[in-house]
This record gives sequence, C-alpha cells and structure tokens, in this order.
Amino acid sequence: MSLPQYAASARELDELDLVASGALPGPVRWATDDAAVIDPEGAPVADLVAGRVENWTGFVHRPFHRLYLTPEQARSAYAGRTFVAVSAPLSEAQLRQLALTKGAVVLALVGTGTASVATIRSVIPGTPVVAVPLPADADAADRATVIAAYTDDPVELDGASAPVEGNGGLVVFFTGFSGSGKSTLARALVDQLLESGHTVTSLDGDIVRRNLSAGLTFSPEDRETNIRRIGWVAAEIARHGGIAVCSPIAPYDRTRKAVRAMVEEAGGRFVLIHVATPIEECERRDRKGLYAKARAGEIPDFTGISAPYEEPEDADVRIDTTGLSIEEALEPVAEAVHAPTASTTDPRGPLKVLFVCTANICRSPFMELTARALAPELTISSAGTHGFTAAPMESEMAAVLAEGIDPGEFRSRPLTVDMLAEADLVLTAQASHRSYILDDHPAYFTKVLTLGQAAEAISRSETTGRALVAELARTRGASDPALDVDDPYRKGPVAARAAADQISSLVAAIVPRLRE
Ligand SMILES: Nc1ncnc2c1ncn2[C@@H]1O[C@H](COP(=O)(O)OS(=O)(=O)O)[C@@H](OP(=O)(O)O)[C@H]1O
Ligand SMILES: Nc1ncnc2c1ncn2[C@@H]1O[C@H](COP(=O)(O)OP(=O)(O)O)[C@@H](O)[C@H]1O
Repeated sequence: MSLPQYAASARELDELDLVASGALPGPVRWATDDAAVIDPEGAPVADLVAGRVENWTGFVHRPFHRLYLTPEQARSAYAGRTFVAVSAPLSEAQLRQLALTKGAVVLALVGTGTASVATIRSVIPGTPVVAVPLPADADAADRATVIAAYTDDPVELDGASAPVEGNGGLVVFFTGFSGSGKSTLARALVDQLLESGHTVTSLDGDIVRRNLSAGLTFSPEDRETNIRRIGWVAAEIARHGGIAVCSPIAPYDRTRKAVRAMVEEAGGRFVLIHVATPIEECERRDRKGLYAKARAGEIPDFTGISAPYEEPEDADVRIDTTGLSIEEALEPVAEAVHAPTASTTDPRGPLKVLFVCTANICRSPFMELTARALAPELTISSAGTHGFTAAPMESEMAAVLAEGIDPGEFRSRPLTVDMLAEADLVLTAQASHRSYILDDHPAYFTKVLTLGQAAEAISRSETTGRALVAELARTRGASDPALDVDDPYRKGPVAARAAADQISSLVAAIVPRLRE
C-alpha cells in the first residue's frame, strides 16, 4: 500500500536530515502519521514509518552541499582535530580566536532560519568546515545532542557574532487606495533610480494584473494571492541585489507583512510607503471612473467603498498627496529610499578608489599607500573581505614600504556594503576577492575588478579619470587568476618583496591614469 504524501517544510526536512545522518537520535518528532515525504519541488525524499526514516535520498542541491557530513564521516575525516561550533557569521574577534585554535575544524550549525551561507563564508579561508542542518529555533538540548554526535570535546567562541549585512537588494512597496497616487509616485521614483544608474523592475498593480495575475478577481483570497505573487517576485529580485518598485493597493496588513518577511529573508531592504490620500480625494480624482461605477454598484468589493483597507502602522513613509505636486510628494519617498544602500557616488567629487584583499594588513594597505603617493588628490582607501579592525600593517610588508613611504598610522578595517556603494572603483588583489564581493553584491560587477584585470584593460585604453572608470565598466575583460597578487602573509621577506614589486608596478600602471 502506498503511503500518503506529505510536503515537509524546510525546518522539518532539516530534522529529517539530522535523524537520517545520526546527528539526532529520532524518532522524527513532527511525524504523526506514516507518510511519503516530498520536498518543496514535489520530489520524494524519504518514507516515514513510525517516526523512522526510510529510503532517505539525501539533499542534492544546497549551497556548500559538499561540506555537509554525517557525524561518522566528520569524525573519520577530522580525527583528533578541535571542532569549533558556530551558528552565525563570525566577528573579527571570533576569527582571531579561531586563528589561535590549533587544528580547528568549524562545525557550522546552519539549518533553516540561520544565515547559513554568510556563516560558512565568514570562516577564514583554509579552515575546514563541516556543515550541519540544525535550524535556528532548535532548542539547547538538541544543539548539545547534535554537537556531541560530532565531537567529544567541542569548543565555542566567545563574544557576539558579526551582524548579518544586507545584500544591496531593495523593494519599495507603495500601498493605498485606487487613485491615491501609487503608480504616479512609483513611476517618478523609477525614473529617478534609472537616471542615477540603477536598474529597476516595476511591479505596478494594474500591470501585474494584466500579466502575472491575469484572471484573478478582487475577492480577499485573490487579492492575497496577487500580493504574495508580487512579493515573491520582488523578493527574488532583492535576493540578487536588484531593486523592485511595487504599487498595488495591498489592502491587508497580514499580506504586506508577509511580503516584508519574504524580502527581508532574501536579504533585501523593504521600504513601505503608505500613499495615504483620503478616499474623498481619490474619489474626487476618479481618474478611471471606477469610483462612480463602484458607487453605482457596478463594481462590487471596491476598496474603500465596499471592501476594506487596513492602514499600515509599519510604513516608513506616510504621504497624503492632496494639494501636493508630484515632486513634493516624491521628496520623503526618495529620502527613505536613498538612505544607506543606494550609491552615494558623487560624480563631481574626487574619484574614490577602494583596494581590497583578505585581512587588510598586507596587500591592500600597500596598494592604498603607494597609490596615494602617486595621486594624492584621489580619495583612496582599503579594506579586507575578512579585515581586522584597527590592526597595523603586517611588519614585513611595512618594512618594504618603509623604504619609500611611511606606513605611519595605517589601521585595517573590514569591508562593508557602504564602502562598496561609495566607491567609484574597487580593485581587489585576487579574483577570489572579486567573486566574494560579487556573490553578495552582483549589482556592483561593473566597478569591481582585480588589480591585474584593471591594469590589462587600462593598457588597451587611451582615456583617463572618470571617463576611464566608465570605460572599464563597459570593456573590462574577465578576471584571470593568473594576474592575481598572491598573499605574502607569513611567507617571509622574499614573498613580501615579490608582492610589493608586483603591486608597485600594477599601481603605477593604473593610478596615474585615474587622474583627470
Ligand atoms: N474591486 C476593486 N477594488 C479595487 N480596485 C479595483 C477593483 N476592481 C478593479 N480595480 C482596479 O484594479 C486596481 C487594483 O489592483 P491591485 O492588484 O493593486 O489590487 S489588490 O492589491 O490586489 O487589492 C486598481 O488600480 P489602481 O487605481 O492603480 O490602484 C483599480 O483600477
Ligand atoms: N502629489 C501627487 N502625487 C501623485 N499623484 C497625484 C498627485 N497630485 C495629483 N495626482 C494625480 O492623482 C492621480 C493618481 O493616480 P495613480 O497614480 O494612477 O494612482 P493609483 O496608482 O494609486 O491608483 C493621477 O491622476 C495623478 O496625476
């Protein structure tokens, strides 16, 4: 007899995986009846019989899949090593503790509800990671049981973990009555964003209903479906660092909150704009003649007349457009939207160049200081993908530098999304640093190049200054790891000298050309 199908949630699948791997003893607690469990795509993953997992297929797709080991596999692969349990991205202080832990293997507890990818990526390159799908809301007893399955002698790091950064994605969501001004303001905002160099997807209420939601009615259920579809698309756009501007009526608080949750879960920023033009003014405008029809009973369930609108209490901006020009109404909206993630690059100010390596103590400070000596009028800075805060320059690189330039008060810093947003040009030591940045912030792909890639492209160009930066954005070739500046950290004075010479000649080929 075939078992009834059960579509498990992500959290339930995590528990199934933990029980199947032997990390938790079982039985599977959420299994009340025997079932054939399917994943969100509808593929069978296991049979549950009396809470026991049978015919477990295992996961095939997930980021860092190769790092997910059973306790038995991990114990045999890393016998005698020290397992350090972590469940959130590591702060710098924690990275330093990790660096001092001999033979460390990171046991990353990264199930549903955790910043799983960010956590694994935060680990110092070169340190092995074993990933375990323990959900964020697992209780302390389960956490202890899972860790004990992997190691008899776990180590935990002190201090708070690093804050989880957004990914540059943005969803601006206008809500309000028909005729309140949502589409008008959304269109004006989209134009403004396009003019400042962004790409934008517009999800206007009427347009969505003609395409994505064709055939849906204005019943509460269909409105909910409509808004969830918009939210799903917007969240996917945000997940990839893009911008979506949505302008449906979205009358229900619960559905708007669900959209916010989807967007934020995808790492995007959600800005809610309540276009709070009163119904009397909307009806007076009656741009499409719909209010007259609704009053005449020709359109049933019309929002504000015969269907409800729940006012948001969580709006970032509330704007009544009555008596305002479009420009005036747009002002507070633009202010909220252009807050931290939008590019703040000022085309009139000095060109801003950011150099990036791993810890910001060897290569990128050397780039920063040699570049500044060549072009003091540019705004030049540096940071590390895993940069320490306020560490001095590494002594061997500093010694080579000191032959010509004083490393002086240089102090390291970790790379942030604001630094990326502000820079006109980001030059990395290695192709891997470039990928690291672009995996999280793909929208910046035109301005992030490796030093070697930039030098190559510049050698083929004739322009200078901002025109050159614009040309690099259009014509840069692929980043070739063969052009990387390798890490000289702890490799002795010969490696430091080689890295310094390579950087000096690349910087000399690039930086004078960035001057106007
Ligand atoms: N019954 C009823 N109630 C409200 N609105 C109605 C209705 N019937 C048609 N229209 C037209 O549809 C537009 C609203 O669609 P939305 O997708 O934004 O609505 S919802 O968010 O799903 O509630 C809305 O467009 P906007 O004026 O741009 O808001 C109306 O033109
Ligand atoms: N300050 C303002 N902001 C937005 N729209 C305004 C403003 N003042 C007047 N209007 C007018 O109000 C109407 C709003 O219609 P629309 O943008 O389609 O609303 P919605 O998308 O909310 O249905 C338009 O005719 C627009 O020109």
